[in-house]
This record gives sequence, C-alpha cells and structure tokens, in this order.
Amino acid sequence: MKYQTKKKAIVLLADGTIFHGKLVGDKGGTAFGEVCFNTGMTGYQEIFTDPSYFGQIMVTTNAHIGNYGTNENEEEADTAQISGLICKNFSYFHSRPAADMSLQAFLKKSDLFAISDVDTRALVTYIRKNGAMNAIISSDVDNIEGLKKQLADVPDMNGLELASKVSTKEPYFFGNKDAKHKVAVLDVGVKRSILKHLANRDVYCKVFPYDTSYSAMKEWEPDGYLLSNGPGDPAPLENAIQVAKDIMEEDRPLMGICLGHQIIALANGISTYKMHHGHRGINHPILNLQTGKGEMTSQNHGFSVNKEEAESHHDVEVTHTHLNDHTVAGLKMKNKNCFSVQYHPEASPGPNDAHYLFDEFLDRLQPVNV
Ligand SMILES: NC(=O)CC[C@H](N)C(=O)O
Repeated sequence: MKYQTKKKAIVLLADGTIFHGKLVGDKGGTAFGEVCFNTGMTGYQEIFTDPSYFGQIMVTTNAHIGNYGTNENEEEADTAQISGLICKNFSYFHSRPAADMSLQAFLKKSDLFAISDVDTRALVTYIRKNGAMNAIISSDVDNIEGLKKQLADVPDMNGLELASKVSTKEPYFFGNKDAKHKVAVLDVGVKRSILKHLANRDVYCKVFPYDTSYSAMKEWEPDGYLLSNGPGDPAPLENAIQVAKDIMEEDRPLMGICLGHQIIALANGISTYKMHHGHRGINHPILNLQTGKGEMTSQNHGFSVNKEEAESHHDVEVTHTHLNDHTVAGLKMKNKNCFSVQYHPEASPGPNDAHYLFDEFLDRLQPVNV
C-alpha cells in the first residue's frame, strides 16, 4: 500500500449520533451538508461532479471506492460538487488504462474531504430509518461540542435554494453551431452528459444562467427548451418556475429533467415535498404507464412531486411511476408540448433504457415561425 494514514475521523449526525472512521489522505478537515447515500456500484466520479449533489455529504454503499481512478471525460462539471465523502474501503491504488488520475489525487485537486472505514451499512440503515439529515464529517475528533455548534448552523435542505451556487454566470454554447436543431437550456445545475446527449443528436445548445428570463432565452430563437437537473429545493426557484409557465403559455417544446421536472410541476400548480431519504442509485425501477414497460434508471433526488395533485390535475398526465414506492416519475402536459421525468435519462448505468426520452424530445422540437 502506497500510503494510508490511520488518523481518526468521525461522522456526526444532526441528532447527535456518531459513526467512526479514518481520514483519507493526510490533510484533516471538516465538511458539512445533508447526508445521503448512493447505492450505485459504479459511477462515483459522475456522482461527485453532479451539481445536483451540491451541499450534500455522500455515503457510497459500494464496498470499494477509487479502484478505477478518474477520467476527465467523465466529469459532469469542472469541479467536484459534493461537500464530502463517506465510504467503507478507499482504494489508494487504481487499475484502469483509461484513468488519468487516482481518486485520491482527484479529491486533493477538488479540495474534497473524505473519510473511509465507516460502517456504511449501519450508517445507511440509520438514514433509511431516521431520514436524510444534516451531518458533519471531521478529523477534529476531540472537539465534538464545537462540531455540534457548527452543525446547528448548517441550513436545512427544505426550502434551500442552491441553483444560484452552481449555475453558469454567463451563457455559453455547447455542440456544433451548424447542427440541425437549437435548444435553450436553463442551467439550474446542468450535468454535462445531458448536453452531450443533445449534441450527439445534432442539437446546438445555448446554456443560460438560472435567473435568465424566458424573453431573453427566446431571443436566440431556439427550437425547444430544457430545464435541467440541479441541487436543493425546487420551490424557491421563482424565476425558473416563471420561465416554465411562459414556455408553456406559448406552447414551445419543453423537456424537464429531475429538478426541471419538479419546476414544471410547480409551474402547473402541483406542489413538491421533501422525501424521507430520497432515491439515489443506478438501478431504480420505473414503470412507463404509456407502454406498460419497465425501465431501469439512474436517480438522484430528495424531493418529489405530489402524486394526488398530479393525478387529479386536468391538464397533466402521470406517465411514469417508481415501482418501489409508487412516487411520480414522469409527467406530460395533455395540451402542451411539454414532458418531464424525475430520473436521469442521460445516465448510462449499464442499461440505456431511458435514452429514448431524448429522441422523443427531438421529435417534439419545432423551429420558430414554422
Ligand atoms: N438530480 C436533481 O435534479 C435533483 C433535484 C432536487 N434537488 C432533489 O433533490 O430532488
């Protein structure tokens, strides 16, 4: 083994519960956020760089993390987005020809604090029973009282607006400018793989900051609009909700992914709520109510759309449901060119079951003035 410190570290949960672990690397520290777990056996780099996870401490349930290193092409954003990592066994060595860095070097580059040797099965069982809650991970193990005080100041995820922290500051373009279609993306935390999926389907994207108005996006004359995934509670995102209303008012093509799906629900007067511990993993089963087929999907959300309100809404159809807990997984507006999903069609966790949603969006695109 090249290097492994034995320095102690802890996970302190908001209810005072402590789990013990060891520091990864040699630089101590403290990180805080809402603690949540992802059950994916692969995809740690995609998770760590997904802006939807901004402000969250990630518990990975796979037994080994780091064993295939990292690769720049697999980043969902330029920098790591989670606030800290908790794992069982951290691999200081990696073996994959395509890797350009070890996970340890990646964490260092991203200034990410991580702890290993935590009984992650016990921690996940605890979160499943008691709900996602705020937590601190720290190497400052002799300062529990001080950490408790810091933890009391960590904001509650319920009602928290985080899109402004991850959105682009300036509009930018993605893809080939001579492509057949133009799609305007409202960036409330967009994953790069969503843009790649569009670009691969001959779409030129213009990505706009989270606070851009519909009229400013419309000036570019896109064939359609996409509301992206992103972190935090959807309810405080007033501008994005207004943009969704305006797009639907003019009946322009609109697709929403995850946070974007929740924003579209809110724009239709359907409320959202914080789930007990959310859905985060790469094998979440979905039922497509239109085809009767199942889909295996990648998911990452802690909020959900109110099912009763969605089902009783005159203009909205529930198109997909989650097979584990029957929550709403997809919506379609009956009289508008608009649909959305709670899961991640851009992810490829093995099966590519949900990629068809991008093809459906392409079929819905309409050039302006035609
Ligand atoms: N992946 C996402 O877009 C997440 C949406 C939202 N922040 C949630 O946790 O539900």
